[in-house]
Amino acid sequence: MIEAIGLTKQYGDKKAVDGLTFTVRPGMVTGFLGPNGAGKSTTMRMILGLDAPTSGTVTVNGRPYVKAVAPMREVGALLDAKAIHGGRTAYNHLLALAQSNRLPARRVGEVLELTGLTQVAKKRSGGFSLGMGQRLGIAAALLGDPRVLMFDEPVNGLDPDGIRWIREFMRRLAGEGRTVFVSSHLMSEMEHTADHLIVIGRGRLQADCSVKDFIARNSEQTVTVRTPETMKLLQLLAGKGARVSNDETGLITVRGATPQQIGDLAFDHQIRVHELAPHQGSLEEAFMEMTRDQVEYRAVAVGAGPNGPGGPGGPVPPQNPYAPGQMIGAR
Ligand SMILES: Nc1ncnc2c1ncn2[C@@H]1O[C@H](COP(=O)(O)OP(=O)(O)OP(=O)(O)O)[C@@H](O)[C@H]1O
Repeated sequence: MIEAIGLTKQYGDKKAVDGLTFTVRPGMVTGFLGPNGAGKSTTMRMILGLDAPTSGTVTVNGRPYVKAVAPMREVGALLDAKAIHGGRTAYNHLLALAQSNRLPARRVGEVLELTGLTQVAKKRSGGFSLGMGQRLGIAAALLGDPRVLMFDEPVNGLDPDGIRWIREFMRRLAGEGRTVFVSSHLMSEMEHTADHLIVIGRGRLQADCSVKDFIARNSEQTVTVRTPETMKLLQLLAGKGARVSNDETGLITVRGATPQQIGDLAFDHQIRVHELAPHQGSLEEAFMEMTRDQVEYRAVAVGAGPNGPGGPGGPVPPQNPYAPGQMIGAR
């Protein structure tokens, strides 16, 4: 369990994290979402004691992480999978980590097995693909068999197989009763992976709810209807105050009426209906709607003028705050 209370981080006059209070519970995957610069990485760094809060507290299993006697047994974290000593074999990399953290050497074989790396254990990790590098990072995070796992953008750059593997693996870890906290920009991925969401914008908490509730609250349901009497139904629906549109194939999209209301209306006027389907927005649509005003660095069309990102007055993109070579648990 991770608990943040009034967590705040100020950099100069910039509040990167602003009074965040939330709980990440065991037994489920909690997605950590927010636009660029929202404060996700800063929050994760404070959870791991890599950054000190300006005010507020954050605890892991009831204690600040820095006070943990055996950090790798408390939390496993994957922040930057590329921060691995590429000259070592996967086995030696994990063994060095296990030894420096007083973990039994047998865990190395176990985590290699768990992450499907046994066959390549004697290969140097410098030659690993991105997907294998991620697996190795996850193997390292699992060395101490921790109850809490944190992953920062774990599927970035992975191919569909790699993404599916990580998704299933995170679900499996949550199924074992562990706390799994994962940040991602890939909304479609989070929709399939997370049970619960913590959404932040400009350092502040925007939502703390299930994925289902988040989508229901932040996206509008539409209904599509197909009928041979398109114009007649369109007029009837508009007359009832629904917002309607139709495409060149005659498919009608309705907002502001339920499938039942539409079906009944059609029946009352003896209009044949060939298709009637409700559609709930995706997590991506819901997220875009919610964070519309909060994106710190919005893309501007090329040639948009001096204040565009490439122009002299344009914003400077945020730097990755992770120090190179940062490997959680290896400290
Ligand atoms: N060391 C630092 N010094 C000054 N400002 C910082 C520092 N680290 C982060 N920031 C600023 O704090 C804000 C939050 O940054 P953070 O990296 O936590 O956001 P994020 O949600 O992880 O974004 P991204 O998805 O782009 O990584 C940004 O405005 C960023 O520029």
